[in-house]
Amino acid sequence: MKHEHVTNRFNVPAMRQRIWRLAGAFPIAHLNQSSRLFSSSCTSLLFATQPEKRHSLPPKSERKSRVRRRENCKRRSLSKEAITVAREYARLKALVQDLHDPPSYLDFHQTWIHIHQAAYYHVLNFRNASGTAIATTHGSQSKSEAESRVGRREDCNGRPLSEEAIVIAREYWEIDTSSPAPPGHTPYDEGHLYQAAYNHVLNLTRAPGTPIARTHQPPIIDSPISNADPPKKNRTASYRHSHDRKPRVDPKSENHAFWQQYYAPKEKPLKSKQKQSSSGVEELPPLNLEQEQIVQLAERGDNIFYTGSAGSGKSRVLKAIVERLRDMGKIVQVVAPTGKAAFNVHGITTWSYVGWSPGLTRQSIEDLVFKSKYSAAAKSRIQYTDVLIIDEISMVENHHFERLNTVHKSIRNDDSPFGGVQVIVVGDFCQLPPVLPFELCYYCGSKMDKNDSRTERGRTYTCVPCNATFTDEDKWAFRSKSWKECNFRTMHLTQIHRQSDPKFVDILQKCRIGVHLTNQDIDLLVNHASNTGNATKLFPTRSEARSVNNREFSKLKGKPRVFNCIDEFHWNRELHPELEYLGENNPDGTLKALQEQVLEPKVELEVGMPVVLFQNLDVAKGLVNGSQGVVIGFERVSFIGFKTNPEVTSDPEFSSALALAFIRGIQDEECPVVDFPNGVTKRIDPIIRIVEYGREPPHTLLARVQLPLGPAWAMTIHRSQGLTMDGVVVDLSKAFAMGQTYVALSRAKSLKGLKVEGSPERLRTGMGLDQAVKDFMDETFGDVWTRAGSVSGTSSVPPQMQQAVGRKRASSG
Ligand SMILES: Nc1ncnc2c1ncn2[C@@H]1O[C@H](COP(=O)(O)OP(=O)(O)OP(=O)(O)O)[C@@H](O)[C@H]1O
Repeated sequence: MKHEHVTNRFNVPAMRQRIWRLAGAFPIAHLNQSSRLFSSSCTSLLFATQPEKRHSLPPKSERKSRVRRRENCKRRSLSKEAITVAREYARLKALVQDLHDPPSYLDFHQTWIHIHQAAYYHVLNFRNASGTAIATTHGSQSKSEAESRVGRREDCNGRPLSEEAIVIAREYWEIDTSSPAPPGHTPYDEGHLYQAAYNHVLNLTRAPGTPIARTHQPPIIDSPISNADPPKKNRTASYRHSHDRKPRVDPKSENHAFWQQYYAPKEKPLKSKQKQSSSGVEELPPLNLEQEQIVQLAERGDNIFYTGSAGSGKSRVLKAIVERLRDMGKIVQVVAPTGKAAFNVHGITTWSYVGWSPGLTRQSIEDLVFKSKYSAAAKSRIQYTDVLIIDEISMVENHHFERLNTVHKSIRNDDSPFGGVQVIVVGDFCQLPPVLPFELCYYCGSKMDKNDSRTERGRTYTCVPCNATFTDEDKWAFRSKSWKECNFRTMHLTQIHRQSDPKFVDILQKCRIGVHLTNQDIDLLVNHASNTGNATKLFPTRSEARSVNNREFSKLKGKPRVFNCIDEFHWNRELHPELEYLGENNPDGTLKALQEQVLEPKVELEVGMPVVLFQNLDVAKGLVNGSQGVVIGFERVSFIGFKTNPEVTSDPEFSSALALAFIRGIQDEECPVVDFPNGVTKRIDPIIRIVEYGREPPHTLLARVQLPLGPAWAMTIHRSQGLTMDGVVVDLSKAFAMGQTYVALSRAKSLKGLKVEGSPERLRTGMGLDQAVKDFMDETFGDVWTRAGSVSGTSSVPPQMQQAVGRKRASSG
């Protein structure tokens, strides 16, 4: 059988049949490799499935000649790696052609992994390759980083990944390259990857890094395959979207079951907001009418603000919008102000999206825009985005919304709102407000003066250099100029899905719109039968959560390991003489200026202890600020290849030196290994939080190195926003922010899963609702928002309550 012969004839079905027959005739010992090789050959013919693309592939002689000339189609020189891959590919093909001389297994396996990796690196464009170099440093990128890129659907330059690239990346993960004998690997995965690598090597696709030329579909196999090893059974759950490729099979054919098995989803641990069908695929509930309307508006390309009570399905709608718009071929980016919120909707934080780290906002807007332009990933991400979805908009501060708008306009060179990107904002302004509003001035980046003597419009914030003053009421995104510019179409969801008990929903709605609870309401909340055995406790303040955690910790019997932080003051005395005060210490040696740091001065850990993460380690995998897990052991940290994840700083060596000093100082140089409920087990290494001071670089730096962990018997209400919890114990005695009562109570799915502790007085008065939010909601939705909150179509807001809202509004002027 000569390959050219078949290629010329292009009788692919006949060829396939022949290959499978031959595979079936082979001794079983050779079957695995042979069938894969056959399939590879078969797949290589599959550009016949897209005949129009056939012409873009140069003849074999031309391809060979390119390798000899060591240059690609653009006359750029091919890397050594590229040449090797091309030759290996050719060798594999030659082997396939000679059925009587099957390759030694080892040989084959080496080549196989090599090519796979090349394809994989191409897919994620690890080396910023513009067509020539293939990454030679295999393993230089962590899998989690790769997964996160695929999750974000972008390559290392922030350019969108093609569907094909995403599929290839996922196929690569499916293949267990560590196994010496890979029985059952899907032959088409391999053929597919080989070709991707090969095309890349010779730059046949002329792709500047992203799209891969062809979409090789698994073929319809119409000959018996009973002798062949079954392909790998499981696929990832996320694989099953309408736009994902599925085998084109005749359901009546006897191979139908075979392919079904091939594409059956893999069991995946449940995420907080997922439901799982018996097949293991994330099964989202169907949209109701009001939800569908929002999705349709999004399809029309409008800028949209949609909102609704907690549990009305805002996140559900968001996922539907993402899927529909991506199906339309649009590049959709989902962002949220916190890592936890971003994870819930498979997005990234607003900070990462534009290439900033939170510590770096001490810079003027011009400097920040420059930073985004300087970051190739952030720049092209912004350039390519068609639709930007911002979740948890209530926590996005006025100035941050402005910053996002400005950076889009500048990078896209387009003065229309967000540089012409379609903007969809989601969230509930009756829930949590922005944390620490107006910390830093939008214009110059300096720290703003906070005036605590409250005026009628709340606290004031002043930037002295810019002579700009803002009040508490201005903190919301809807008070920004950019909000007006966006000219949003607005929608309010009215039906609640998280809870089904109308009485409980009524109480929650009262909390939402700032109406005082009656004695009966409070009695029901405090004195109902509940089942909250091991439930997490939610507190308004960090100190309350900390004290419960300390108490529970003291009950443990084992010997804890202690991790003390390292604080460092790196003072640029010449440029910033006025900053000397930042070097003041506490009695325990920690820096006073880092008192509010989220990283604890001292972390004590024991095996079996529940812990919470304080840092977004890997949003795609769900290792985000607020993720909870259990310590299962301690593992030595190797200095070889040790990488920490410092915040971006002008002085990276400073960060690495500190991280290493920390590790050298801990017991046995071991860090904790944590098991997370989503199935991920990870050693948690120290991180570095750096704050830069002083306008001009080199900056004065304040840094803390510590494990991003703390005990998890209790958490703050802020951390719980967006979660649906089976059991929750709430103590609101010290509630300080509007929306805390509502957010805390509405995490529970039912009264049975809710226990209220502490003073019920706070429940009576609640925290009310910010007047600016009330006015905004009235202006935008009339009385719809006060009447919303029905369970299964029944209005759940009794008339007396609606009157109460009316009265309150009247009295507040
Ligand atoms: N149309 C629907 N039918 C049935 N269940 C639904 C529907 N829409 C959403 N849900 C379910 O209701 C629950 C709450 O949905 P979701 O998390 O999307 O609400 P949310 O408005 O984003 O809440 P929060 O404001 O607290 O973040 C989820 O379990 C979700 O699966």
